[in-house]
Amino acid sequence: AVLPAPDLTALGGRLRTALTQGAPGAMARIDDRRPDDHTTVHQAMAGVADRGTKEAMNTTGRFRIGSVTKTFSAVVLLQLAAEGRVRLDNPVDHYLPGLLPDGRITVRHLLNHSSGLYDYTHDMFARTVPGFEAVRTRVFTYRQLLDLSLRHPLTQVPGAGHTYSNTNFVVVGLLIEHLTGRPVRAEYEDRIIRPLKLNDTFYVHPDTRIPGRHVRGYLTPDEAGASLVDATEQTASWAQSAGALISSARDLNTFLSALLGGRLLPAAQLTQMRQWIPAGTGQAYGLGLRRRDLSCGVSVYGHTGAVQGYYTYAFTSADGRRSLTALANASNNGEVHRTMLRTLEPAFCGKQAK
Ligand SMILES: CC1(C)S[C@@H]2[C@H](NC(=O)CCCC[C@H](NC(=O)C[NH3+])C(=O)[O-])C(=O)N2[C@H]1C(=O)[O-]
Repeated sequence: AVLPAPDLTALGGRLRTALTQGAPGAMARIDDRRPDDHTTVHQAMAGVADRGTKEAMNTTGRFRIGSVTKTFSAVVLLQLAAEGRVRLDNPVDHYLPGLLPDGRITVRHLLNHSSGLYDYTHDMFARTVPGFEAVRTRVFTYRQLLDLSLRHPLTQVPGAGHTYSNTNFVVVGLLIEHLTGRPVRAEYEDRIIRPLKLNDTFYVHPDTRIPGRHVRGYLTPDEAGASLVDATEQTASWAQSAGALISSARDLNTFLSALLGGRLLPAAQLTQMRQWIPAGTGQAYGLGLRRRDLSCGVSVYGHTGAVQGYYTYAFTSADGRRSLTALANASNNGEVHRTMLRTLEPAFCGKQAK
């Protein structure tokens, strides 16, 4: 179905609202491939990319994408499934004996967050800035992150519904490396980044720097009125295959458009990726993929990301012809998060009746 033209006025207004709520900057890029296959690019931006130099926010800079990484990890594992090298409904135990405390946890349970594995970031970031400072230069092994999780019992019976946990995609990273004998970076590069020419997309873990021109990210402390913390440089080792990729608005739009357009996975695996379990009002989770149902009846597919200093919103239409990536260089700020989620409607529903 042809979507209505994006409402760029409303979109720009949402970005400016995010600034009034504490984000130093915000931006959005829409790639819209029309029926004649001509692609129109729309861009909107507000505020600054760097509070020090006052460099204006821009839509070309690279940034940390947080859990949008999970969609990349899911694509790699689903490509391995298409190659017959892993079966989604096999227990993880079948591939990594004894790793997990419950033999009922399957590969699918990891990918749709229904395993019950406790999310170690709840402890790690209970106090936002001290938690971040304690890990920002640390390098963890997957095993160390999993051990942090296994200090807690499962939060539910495996398969009993969606309970989001970063731990699931740490185990996905372990599984990818076990199945291929290669680091996840090599798999991202060979299976996604190079084929799609994502020249702004990098997995540099454990390096703390964002390569080339990038947006600086600012973490909001828990204490009201406290100064923002520049969180741009970090190993992101607490996240790795659950959240350590770096990318750009253009590359995420290219990635999601290729994914939903059927250019990254065979139809059978894309169908598996879109097997939804409920994940809140108007939301569902597939395999490393979020679905959000908008008020105009359009559903969009992609992922959100929250990593210190960066909120990312990357979604595409059912056929992959219209993609939006929006970014605020802020985090730990619920008002900014809710405002940035409201960029989806102008982008995909167009002008709304007032
Ligand atoms: C489910 C989410 C929102 S959280 C999950 C993952 N990000 C994290 O788990 C990091 C959480 C701490 C980040 C930090 N917050 C605190 O420290 C709060 N004490 C901040 O805001 O910078 C990601 O990305 N996902 C988002 C997703 O998938 O949308």
